[in-house]
Amino acid sequence: MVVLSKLEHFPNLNNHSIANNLLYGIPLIDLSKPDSKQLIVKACEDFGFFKVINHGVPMDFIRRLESEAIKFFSLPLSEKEKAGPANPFVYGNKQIGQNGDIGWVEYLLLTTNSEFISESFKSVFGDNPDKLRLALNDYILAVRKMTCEILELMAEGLKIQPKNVLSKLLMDEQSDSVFRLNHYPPCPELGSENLIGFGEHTDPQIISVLRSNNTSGLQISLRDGSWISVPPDQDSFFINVGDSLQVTTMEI
Ligand SMILES: C=C1C[C@]23C[C@@]1(O)CC[C@H]2[C@@]12CC[C@H](O)[C@@](C)(C(=O)O1)[C@H]2[C@@H]3C(=O)O
Ligand SMILES: O=C(O)CCC(=O)C(=O)O
Ligand SMILES: [Fe+2]
Repeated sequence: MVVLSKLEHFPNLNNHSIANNLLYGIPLIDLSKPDSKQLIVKACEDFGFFKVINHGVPMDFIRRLESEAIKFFSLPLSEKEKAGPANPFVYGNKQIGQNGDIGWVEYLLLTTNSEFISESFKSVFGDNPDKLRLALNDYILAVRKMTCEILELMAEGLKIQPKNVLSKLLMDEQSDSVFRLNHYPPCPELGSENLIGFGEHTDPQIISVLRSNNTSGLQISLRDGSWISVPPDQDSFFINVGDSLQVTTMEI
């Protein structure tokens, strides 16, 4: 999935776009603004994807997780494999999901239920509270808070009562939400063979919250079937509408 983002991929960048909260054609939501609920609903309907700024997740948590993640993925394969193979949780390498999908990616897949986080990590890191585990806990809790806020704005914008109808699914003890930490290693030059990091798919959840370092590669498909690159922004989050939200809010 790592492709160069070229400016001609973003023909919508003009004053009109910025005035309409579109940046490179991608809706931009400022969570600190009072009109964000209406803009979120419009972005979901028109694009199924938007970028979030003023999200309230401390930058320190973001940087700390990124630096601990880099350390984890730099470990020898034999160490990382102690946390694998992903079945479906914890460490996975190239095998994505349980249907035989393959990608040029290694990852950690965790449930966000805190008990499970510690359980999965105990098997890998022993009983010592290590830095990656602490960084993950701080990050996941802060991102969950932001996600609940977005889900509540969404419910309000859609005029669905009560406003926690979606966010309570995330707060539930038994929530099946997952956290995925993807690392795309450098790709060998293999002639014309096209290695994809994480192939084309839709997300089955209500929403997915994405963040990346400053590397381009993520692409989204528009209504007309064309694909555009999402310009990376390490300080923001990107929200993707999942199949569950799309289906449950569909107008019949
Ligand atoms: C190839 C796949 C991995 C995935 C299940 C799927 O068949 C298509 C969606 C993928 C995804 C994306 C969001 C989450 O990261 C995930 C855990 C999920 O529920 O759907 C992954 C799945 C996975 O890694 O198993
Ligand atoms: O790693 C990425 O940029 C995208 C991963 C993704 O689409 C997912 O985990 O659902
Ligand atoms: Fe996805």
